[in-house]
Amino acid sequence: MYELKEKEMIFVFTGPNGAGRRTVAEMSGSTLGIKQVISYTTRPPRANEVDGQDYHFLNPAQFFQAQQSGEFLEITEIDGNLYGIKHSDIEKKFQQQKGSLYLILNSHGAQHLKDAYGEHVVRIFIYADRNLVAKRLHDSGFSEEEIARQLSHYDEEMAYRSKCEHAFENIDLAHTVFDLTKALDSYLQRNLLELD
Ligand SMILES: Nc1ncnc2c1ncn2[C@@H]1O[C@H](COP(=O)(O)OP(=O)(O)OP(=O)(O)O)[C@@H](O)[C@H]1O
Ligand SMILES: Nc1nc2c(ncn2[C@@H]2O[C@H](COP(=O)(O)O)[C@@H](O)[C@H]2O)c(=O)[nH]1
Repeated sequence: MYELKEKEMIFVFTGPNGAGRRTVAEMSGSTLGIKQVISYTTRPPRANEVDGQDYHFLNPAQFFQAQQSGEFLEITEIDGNLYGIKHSDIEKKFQQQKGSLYLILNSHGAQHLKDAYGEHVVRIFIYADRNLVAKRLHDSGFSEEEIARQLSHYDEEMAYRSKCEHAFENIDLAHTVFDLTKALDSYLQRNLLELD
């Protein structure tokens, strides 16, 4: 496992699918210069997804081989698909980008990272009510069947909110990004000050 340096921080975005985690993480991340570590998955790519950008898409044999070689820091299975993050990608990202990185994970992954890296991990819970999430998924072009599948995890993911260091209800996008950027920046500033 990569050993984090004293000031290195991992921001984990979690919350229900479709609440806007990716959107707000990318917006605040680009303002603050924080980059994402991309997961690996056996889920087939969706129409608009790009390999290496949204996920690294692997077939089950490739995933299993990487798993057997001990390459994954964390693995989870969701509705028959495997997802994981590699130790080496965390290490590489910290080499390229000093100080901090972010991940977008379900609650299982968020808890795993917290258990592994303790104080270095800040969990950011992004949520919206079920109807709003359903509307956003619908507007994104998902089929009714796929929306129902994603919403079947809604309650379980929402129950993780109280464990997270921060929670933002994502109704108005500009508002959420403003509040989130302020919260992330406070960790980065604190680390800069502590270095003085
Ligand atoms: N505050 C907002 N108001 C309106 N639409 C939003 C808002 N935040 C995000 N969206 C839209 O909602 C949809 C889902 O957002 P996003 O993909 O970021 O969610 P997510 O939680 O990362 O889910 P997933 O893991 O399924 O991608 C996108 O079409 C995005 O543009
Ligand atoms: N625990 C982990 N969760 C992950 C990882 N990569 C993505 N995710 C989360 O899985 C669900 C489903 O994603 P989808 O793209 O198939 O809709 C969602 O909550 C992701 O954030 C991972 O490596 N570990």
